[in-house]
Amino acid sequence: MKIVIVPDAEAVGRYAAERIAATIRSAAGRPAPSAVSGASGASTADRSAASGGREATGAVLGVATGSSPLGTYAELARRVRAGEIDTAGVSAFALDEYLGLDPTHPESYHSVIRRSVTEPLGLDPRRVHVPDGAAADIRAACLDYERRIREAGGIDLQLLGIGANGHIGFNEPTSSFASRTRLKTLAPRTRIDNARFFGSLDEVPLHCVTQGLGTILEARQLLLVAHGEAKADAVARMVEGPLAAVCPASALQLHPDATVVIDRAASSLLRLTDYYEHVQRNLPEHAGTGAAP
Ligand SMILES: N[C@@H]1[C@@H](O)[C@H](O)[C@@H](COP(=O)(O)O)O[C@@H]1O
Repeated sequence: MKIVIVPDAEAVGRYAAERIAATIRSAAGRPAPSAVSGASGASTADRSAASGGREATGAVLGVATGSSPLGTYAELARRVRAGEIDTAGVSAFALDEYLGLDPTHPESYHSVIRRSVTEPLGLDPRRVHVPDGAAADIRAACLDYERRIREAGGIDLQLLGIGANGHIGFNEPTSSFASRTRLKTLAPRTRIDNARFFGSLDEVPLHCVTQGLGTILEARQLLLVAHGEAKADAVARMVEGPLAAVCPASALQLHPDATVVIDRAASSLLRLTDYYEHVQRNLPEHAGTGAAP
């Protein structure tokens, strides 16, 4: 796991945006997944639907909700406006959705992703996918979501935030590291934390649909962003604690290409800060340029 400590939340956003921009650039114009893999056994019509009616040729991004990635999205949007990034052909898959909220509800993740990702980044809405929390058959909808990710060729880069209780997506403590997209019950702490987006705690749904930890771990790159002291404990447990389902984010320790980008406040409970900074100052040349913190 690569730990990058930067001065503040703005620098977290700049670093993450640079990584995502690099992913978008390197995927641009590559062959559609159906042409290169053909392994899903899906019909051409299915594949076409999964890629929004056209063959997918751009990066497949995993996108997160919450406050943490907002700076990243704002920086990406600035670069799109400046013509530095071309998002044509880019697809996106959200991590999670509340159960039972109409997609048009302003706090449904369908709405949040549209406001914070699809519109500002100029993505084709047909290429942006959010789990269906309003489906009559949730189990079938979860299986369908997994199928859509597979048929898009898998996720190139999954952006993540972290909950104060160590959740990623809505994988609450004790979620299986092998879990797939499924229905979950939100932890009381998560509902309290997210009540700020609703009129009252009672309005926060009790349940959700979330990509599983097993699903998330299949993304080619994981990039977790966090800032502020309130995240320091969760960050320390994720990075330096034992691999344990009680801290779902510790699953990042299993991933071969996971980067954690945090500000000083979120790093305040880490024990090996000197080492992480030493590594950042002495990156081997062949590791590529990446983004300067
Ligand atoms: N489901 C989302 C997560 O994907 C997010 O990472 C987390 C942290 O949110 P925030 O960034 O607002 O602290 O909680 C939410 O409930």
